[in-house]
Amino acid sequence: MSTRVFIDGAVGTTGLEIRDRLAGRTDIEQIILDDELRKDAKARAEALNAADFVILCLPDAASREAVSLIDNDRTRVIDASTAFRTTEGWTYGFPELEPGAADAVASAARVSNPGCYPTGFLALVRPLIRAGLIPADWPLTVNALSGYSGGGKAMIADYENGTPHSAARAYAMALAHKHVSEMQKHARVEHAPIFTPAVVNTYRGMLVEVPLPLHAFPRRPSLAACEAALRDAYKASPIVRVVDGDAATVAIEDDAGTDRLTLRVCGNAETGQARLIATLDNLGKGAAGAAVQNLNLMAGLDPVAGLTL
Ligand SMILES: NC(=O)C1=CN([C@@H]2O[C@H](COP(=O)(O)OP(=O)(O)OC[C@H]3O[C@@H](n4cnc5c(N)ncnc54)[C@H](OP(=O)(O)O)[C@@H]3O)[C@@H](O)[C@H]2O)C=CC1
Ligand SMILES: CC(=O)N[C@@H](CCC(=O)OP(=O)(O)O)C(=O)O
Repeated sequence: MSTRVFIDGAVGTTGLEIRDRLAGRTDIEQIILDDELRKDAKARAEALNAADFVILCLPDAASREAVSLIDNDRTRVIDASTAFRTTEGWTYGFPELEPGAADAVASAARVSNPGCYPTGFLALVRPLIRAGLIPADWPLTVNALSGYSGGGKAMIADYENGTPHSAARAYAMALAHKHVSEMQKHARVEHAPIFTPAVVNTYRGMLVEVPLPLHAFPRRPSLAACEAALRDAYKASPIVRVVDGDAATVAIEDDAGTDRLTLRVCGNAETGQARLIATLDNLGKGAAGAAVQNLNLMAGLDPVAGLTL
């Protein structure tokens, strides 16, 4: 018998990407609402309760509403929004992040998908913090670039309205972006990271960078030690890959159009200054790819079915 899946928000940017990834799969049956019913609370409630799994691709408030409409204890939820990423009782849907995390996701009833930027940041720093190479009380900085599809339908419409747009635009200037608490909590660090995102004039893709003065840390780890810790952390993953840090340049497009997450430890081995760099697709491992990966795990299906690696 196939698994019944309802995507709430199925015609949004993330929802459509998930639909594409699930299309044609014989192990999944999708519940699809007609366009005139897709925001109808009664029709949504019926679909939410008929599904084995629901994937919420909605603004935060609509996600909270959707969860409140589920009145059975069988339907399991994957939420792509920011609503539940730091909420007790929800499992953080990043199977590679901690030992045992994949098992926790596989058995969870409520899974919150990581944010797109936190996916890159956490993948880079969490294994190094866990290994004691980065002190947990270090004030971290994360600089990041995103394609404009990261802002959903509204930002896409803005960028594609025929008027000129800047090549790159820094935002979140007040250092209070919604991803900061998620990054701090799941990295398990004492201080909120300084997060400096910018949106660039390309549809999809992300480049997330954490600069580190390794020479100032108590253990003075080498670049090689950091790379080895990352390689060890992700050695079993078909999705998160660690590549050599000797590239002359790294592009935001490197993993666009895929569900991969690529990590590099670049920098200057003599001075002990490092640039940890992650590339991913905000709509891939940053959203839809992560949701499909979590669905596969939760439903006991082929772990990489529907993913582009
Ligand atoms: N874009 C990205 O790269 C990422 C997005 N996310 C998260 O995923 C979620 C969805 O984002 P995204 O796809 O970009 O957003 P979009 O704005 O592209 O899509 C959201 C969809 O939800 C629909 N919607 C809004 N309110 C309701 C409601 N009450 N009932 C039913 N449907 C509703 C919208 O309808 P309508 O079409 O009528 O506007 C739209 O189709 C957000 O929480 C976002 O934070 C997470 C990671 C990355
Ligand atoms: C370019 C851009 O605007 N990106 C969005 C982040 C993407 C998003 O809203 O998704 P999640 O929070 O669910 O990851 C932002 O900075 O708010």
